[in-house]
Amino acid sequence: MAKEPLRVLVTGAAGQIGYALVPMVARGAMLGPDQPVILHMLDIAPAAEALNGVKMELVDAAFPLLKGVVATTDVVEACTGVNVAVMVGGFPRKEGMERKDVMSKNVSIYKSQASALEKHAAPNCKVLVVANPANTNALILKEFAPSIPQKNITCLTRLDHNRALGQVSERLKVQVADVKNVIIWGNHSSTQYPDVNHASVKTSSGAKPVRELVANDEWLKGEFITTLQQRGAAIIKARKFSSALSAASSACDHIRDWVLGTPEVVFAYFWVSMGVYSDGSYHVPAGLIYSFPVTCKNEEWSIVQGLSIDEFSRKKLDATAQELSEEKSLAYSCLQ
Ligand SMILES: NC(=O)c1ccc[n+]([C@@H]2O[C@H](COP(=O)([O-])OP(=O)(O)OC[C@H]3O[C@@H](n4cnc5c(N)ncnc54)[C@H](O)[C@@H]3O)[C@@H](O)[C@H]2O)c1
Ligand SMILES: O=C(O)C[C@H](O)C(=O)O
Repeated sequence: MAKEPLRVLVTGAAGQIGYALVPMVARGAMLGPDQPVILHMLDIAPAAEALNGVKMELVDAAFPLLKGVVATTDVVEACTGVNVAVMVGGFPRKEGMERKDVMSKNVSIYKSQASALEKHAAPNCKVLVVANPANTNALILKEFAPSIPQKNITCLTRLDHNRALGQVSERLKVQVADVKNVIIWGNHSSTQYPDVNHASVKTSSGAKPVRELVANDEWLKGEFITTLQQRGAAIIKARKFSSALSAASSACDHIRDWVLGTPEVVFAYFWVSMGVYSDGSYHVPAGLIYSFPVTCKNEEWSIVQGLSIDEFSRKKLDATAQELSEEKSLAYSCLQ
């Protein structure tokens, strides 16, 4: 029997990521090839004409899974009945700006959209915040939507995770699909800690640790980390816009794995990175939205427990937590 359509909200849908993301959702890349969808697209009044153009293109593309499109500048109409909310709308970072510069513009947007989601979204709506500062926007959304379960509010660090897989694959000249279990810890910012201590590569003679195959600690502790920490800025420098196709694709990966589950591997783990509400695991302060390694089953994520953290990693985990605590204070001061 055909499945009932699920409603997917994309805010900022007339923007760059929105334009890359909505066709992916309509093709089944987010919720699966047999899951019909109704797209809810929100943007602000100055972008209404462009938003309508996106709607026209969605109709023209004749996606079989797409059962309806709501294109609106009304936040209540946009949020009504949505099962998944991908929060892309906001003020983007421009060349030379740090995330903190866009904080005050974005926290007020996330505060008001939190209330609309809380009142009008479907029960158990899953929320993914993409707009920067992503972790802190998600935290603000959580604080101002207290009736949405905190486990349902997440932020995107899957792009960083996928970038780490890409860097390892390029370095070792192996298929990206054969690399697994990198971790992004912390903030989606230049303090994030990409960690390969538990990562492996599938080879003809079994799984081998990335650290052993790379055999170059200087690169792993230096250039590998800084390349990832600066990748978003490098793309802005090259394109004059922030990453869009990779962000959209990673947003689909994030929701797909959350809803449909991460692969189950006998006697082993297969995890992904998600920005989730910290419960104090790995001595990360509770109450931050922090990127952890997670597995997903039955539409719920769980933080992978018991991984060893060496001294080098400990400092990196603490530094990015410290930045998030500072962002949290700054966000609250912007709200006063
Ligand atoms: N987490 C990540 O991995 C990641 C990666 C890339 C980009 N980003 C962030 O995603 C965000 C979007 O990037 P983009 O390149 O699509 O930017 P963009 O400027 O092209 O699009 C943003 C859209 O949001 C709309 N908007 C502004 N205020 C809004 C509001 N209150 N409600 C609804 N829509 C609103 C704008 O009109 C615009 O259409 C930025 O904050 C960017 O920094 C995050
Ligand atoms: O928009 C940005 O600041 C960069 C973006 O978050 C990215 O990682 O590509």
